[in-house]
Amino acid sequence: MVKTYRHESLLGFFKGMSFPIASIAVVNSVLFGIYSNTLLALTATSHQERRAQPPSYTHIFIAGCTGGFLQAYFLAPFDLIKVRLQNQTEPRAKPGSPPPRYRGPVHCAASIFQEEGPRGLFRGAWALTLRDTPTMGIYFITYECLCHQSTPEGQNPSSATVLVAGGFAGITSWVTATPLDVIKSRMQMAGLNQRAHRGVLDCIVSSARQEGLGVFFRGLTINSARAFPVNAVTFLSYEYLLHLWQ
Ligand SMILES: C[N+](C)(C)CCCC[C@H](N)C(=O)O
Repeated sequence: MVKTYRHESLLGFFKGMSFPIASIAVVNSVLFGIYSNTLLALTATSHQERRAQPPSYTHIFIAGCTGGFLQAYFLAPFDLIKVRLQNQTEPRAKPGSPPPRYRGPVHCAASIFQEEGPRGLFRGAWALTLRDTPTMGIYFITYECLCHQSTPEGQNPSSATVLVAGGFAGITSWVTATPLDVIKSRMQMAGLNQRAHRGVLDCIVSSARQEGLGVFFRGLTINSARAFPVNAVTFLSYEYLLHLWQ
């Protein structure tokens, strides 16, 4: 944090922010929409009915994994652009210094498209899918399990329960997702300033050889600290909006 602040001032912390904001609504509606509809297909109960007849954890896991798998393809190009912009660490526009490689998210998307082709925008998508498919299953299982445990039979969970369960769901899923998150980001940077990897497995093996097993836990603390408030609010909005509209 100190280094980022010194080199890039407060603005450095907001690098690559516009794309995640634009994409989060789309990505979350795909995720929660597919999760909810898969549960509907598996259990034939609507969101409201599920309080009285809770689905099995296997069904919740399958629905979460399905949502995670499909949202990854919507997330991939936005996530790639975020990672490329965040890794651009030159100080902002000093007179005389060369312009940064990417001038902003749109320029970044256009340059990747031109230099690496349309498939370039999906660089790292496979690692992202591997990261998100099982860990989104874990995400929803943790949430439903914590809500179920702290809510009397047949009732809706309170807002406080939803916030805490959502927060912990974020933390458990990020803890389990971090190793593949590291790999995913490395694959997304490949082709730019890092050597290209032959695939996910090659990236895992060479990262572990060169930097030791600790490499798979990079960013774990900051990811978890971020995950609690973000996912507490995400689940509260989800429950609140469904309650409002049903
Ligand atoms: C599955 N994985 C751990 C990657 C993400 C789970 C939480 C997703 C949420 N939009 C967030 O940004 O925290």
